[in-house]
Amino acid sequence: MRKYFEFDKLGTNYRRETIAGITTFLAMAYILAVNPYMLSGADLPPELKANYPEFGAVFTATALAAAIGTLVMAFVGRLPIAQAPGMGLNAFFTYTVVLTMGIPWQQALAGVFLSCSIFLLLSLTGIREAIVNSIPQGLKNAVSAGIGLFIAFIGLKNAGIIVDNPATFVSLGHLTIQEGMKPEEILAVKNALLAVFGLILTAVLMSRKVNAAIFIGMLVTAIVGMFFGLVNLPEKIVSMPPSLAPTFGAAFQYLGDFSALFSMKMLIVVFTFLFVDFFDATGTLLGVASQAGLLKDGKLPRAGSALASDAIAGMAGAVLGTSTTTSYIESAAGVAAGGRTGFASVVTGALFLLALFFSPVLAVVTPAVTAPALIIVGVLMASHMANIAWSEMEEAFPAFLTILMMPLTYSIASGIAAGFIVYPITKLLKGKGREVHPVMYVLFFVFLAYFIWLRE
Ligand SMILES: Nc1nc2[nH]cnc2c(=O)[nH]1
Repeated sequence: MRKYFEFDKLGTNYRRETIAGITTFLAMAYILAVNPYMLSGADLPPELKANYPEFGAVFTATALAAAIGTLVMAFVGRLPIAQAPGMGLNAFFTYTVVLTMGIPWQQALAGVFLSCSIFLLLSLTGIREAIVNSIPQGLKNAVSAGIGLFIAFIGLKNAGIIVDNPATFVSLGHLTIQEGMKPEEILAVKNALLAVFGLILTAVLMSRKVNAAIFIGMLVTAIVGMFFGLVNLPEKIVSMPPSLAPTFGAAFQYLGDFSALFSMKMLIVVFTFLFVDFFDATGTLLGVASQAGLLKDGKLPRAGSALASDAIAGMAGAVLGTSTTTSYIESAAGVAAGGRTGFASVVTGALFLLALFFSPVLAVVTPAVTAPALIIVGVLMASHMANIAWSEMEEAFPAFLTILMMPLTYSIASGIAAGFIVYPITKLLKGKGREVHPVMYVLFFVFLAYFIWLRE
């Protein structure tokens, strides 16, 4: 084991790797609650819930996908990088693909499976580099940043901090109890205040570089919520994992149905899954490996294996019943705690397996408890804005549109589409059309078709 993971070469030991693995697990454990909450449509009106998979099954799928993905990364990629279903793509799955486009969740899972299969092929061939080079850096950063604003917006809305307003579309929710309020309005104010408390607490913990900040933030928010009668106490702590039967293999119901799978709608869905996962994984692997000092001449050793591990995790997750599983930026917490090898991922993966038996604890997860996690992950992703060339208007404008449109249209795909349509136009009109890769011109027409035919 020591030899396989190159402990001596990387100057590490079992103790340090174990602490790193636990740290990364704690930093990402929130996904065990947030992912089933989101994918099962828990924050949608009751009449829409029938369109979504069952909470318990998605919990089991989430924990298993994270465990399998992280163990594959441990043994194939041999990196201290953990995986779990990604925030952002779970929101895209729930709100755009199923809610807005009306695609059945089983077919959406087939889309996840297809996109990850294509990703696997790309990661095993040289096409990978060609794609990375064809998309402008500014747009890649804008997509990550826009997803950050989008999931923060979801958190603010779920918590009742931002509410709808007939005159201005959105406004600040009530944060004080006023005379004449109905009981449900008073409850909404209390929940919004609980979320604000959790948010400030988590932000303070993050700024103090506490590794498990998001996890501790959720835990304390839930306990405070219980104290004020806003959160139910769990009936028990430990139980057997909920059945996977409702979601396992559901993706395959649609894999044989070519007319459903190869529609224009599904093309956009599969492209968006693929695009976001591909660039997210590339960026995360490079970023975390660089922090761990694992790059050689600026390149990731075994990059193909690492990306293949990301793709395989996504395929496994789709079969189990969750949106795209991907490499987590929170792995940086484990690296900060000293993790250097795949053994840290062995520990993280084992903890996800153990978590399978703690599903009753999830009864304490309410929108006020998940909101701080969504908003803080939003901050982490929004940091990509720093890498956009703001002083060049032909670069800044498409990037800005991409970022802004994601929360405003409540759709990652519409944000990507806006940026990819405008980018070739601004570059051409600036006289820099030759700098635009031919692939970008093809995507211009694909996304134009998306707006013309899919926004009916
Ligand atoms: N890189 C990355 N890290 C995450 N942490 C939580 N969600 C994500 C995601 O989608 N991508």
